[in-house]
Amino acid sequence: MRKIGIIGATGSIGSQAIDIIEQEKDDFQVIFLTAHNQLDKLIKIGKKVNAKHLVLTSERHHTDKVLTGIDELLKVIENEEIDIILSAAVGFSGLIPTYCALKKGIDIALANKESMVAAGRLLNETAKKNDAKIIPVDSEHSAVYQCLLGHDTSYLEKIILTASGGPFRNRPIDSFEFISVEEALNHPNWSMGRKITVDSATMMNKGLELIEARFLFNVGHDKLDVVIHPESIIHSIVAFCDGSYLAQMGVPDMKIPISYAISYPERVKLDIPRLNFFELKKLTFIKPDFERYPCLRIAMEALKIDKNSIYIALNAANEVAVDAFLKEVIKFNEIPMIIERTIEDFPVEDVMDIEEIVKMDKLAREKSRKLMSNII
Ligand SMILES: NC(=O)C1=CN([C@@H]2O[C@H](COP(=O)(O)OP(=O)(O)OC[C@H]3O[C@@H](n4cnc5c(N)ncnc54)[C@H](OP(=O)(O)O)[C@@H]3O)[C@@H](O)[C@H]2O)C=CC1
Ligand SMILES: CC(=O)[C@@H](O)[C@H](O)COP(=O)(O)O
Ligand SMILES: [Mn+2]
Repeated sequence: MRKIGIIGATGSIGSQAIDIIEQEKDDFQVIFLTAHNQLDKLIKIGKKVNAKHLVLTSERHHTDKVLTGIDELLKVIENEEIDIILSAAVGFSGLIPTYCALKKGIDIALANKESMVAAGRLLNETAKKNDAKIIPVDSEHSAVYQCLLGHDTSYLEKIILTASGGPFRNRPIDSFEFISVEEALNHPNWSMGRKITVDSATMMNKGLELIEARFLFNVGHDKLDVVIHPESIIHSIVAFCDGSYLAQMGVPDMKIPISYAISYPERVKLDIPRLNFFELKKLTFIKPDFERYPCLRIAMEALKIDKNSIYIALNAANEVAVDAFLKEVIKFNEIPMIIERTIEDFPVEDVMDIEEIVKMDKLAREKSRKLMSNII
């Protein structure tokens, strides 16, 4: 019986994890579930999986039906015996509880890529010091993790992340300023939360994933690459020094990497479609174009600097800009402009202290909000 907690249980990743746990109820005991605002949904899923604690992390709600506030969540993490936590809140908000869990030696199934982007070195060090594992949930990183198992990474030549290219792969670039929220939320292959879906459309999602891979697999920018693979069947590829390539494949369904991460090293039997190679016919691969995807270029440039103040600024500015786009305050093509200008002249340093990381994130958000008020 594995004792599990889920941060962000009401979201796209969280809900799919709940389905897996319901199917495998003899193997999991749910210690806690969190939501930020969706109280009714939290209570409903809490009953489904018989969760011991329910926490609503937003401070805006006052209810005695569940625990409220981040401090209550941290108390549960501190006081309960927990084997693994699925970190699946969206954005930088996932960092503090993920860090506290690692400090206690709890394994993390990591969906919340933003925490690895902002604090990869700190999270890795904390995991190592406390003998905790970080198992990726992100489909590409789960693919790489599976391909690297049993291999000596000194022979690793490249990690190649695959990208769908999003909904605007073929759209004329001069029409990007007219992209609507609805169009940006129409991902060709994956059904996901709103923030990551916009990130996929700008390809900042792949930029964040490159930085996530940099820390999960301890590789520099020279060993990281991206290829657009519109079918999303190959979830990523690793290349070894003898010219051998390993790839992980499957239908685009997040239940595969979620179940893998929370059950590792075991596997769950999933009732989802299998690949039919005769129907697939062909898999295609395209080089990403930086004019179409400036966010990917910005992230690749940040990787060359490799200081986490820049990663923090990139992530914070992206969160601010995507939120503004979703609220129809800025245009789609203004997202990269805000990110690039936030990073410009930002302090370049490695920040290892958690409070300093939080301060840096605030500073970057203030800067990007100011830049935004200048353009609207
Ligand atoms: N969806 C996917 O297929 C994939 C997602 N990921 C990553 O997983 C993470 C979650 O994504 P996804 O499930 O799509 O997101 P969703 O928007 O669907 O869900 C987000 C979850 O986080 C909670 N939440 C929102 N804001 C906060 C906050 N400020 N503090 C704490 N919790 C908060 C939400 O609560 P409430 O419902 O109450 O608002 C919800 O439970 C992201 O980091 C994303 O990049 C990675 C790969 C694939
Ligand atoms: C399912 C998953 O892991 C997402 O992060 C996915 O990668 C999004 O698709 P893109 O390749 O379009 O970013
Ligand atoms: Mn991904």
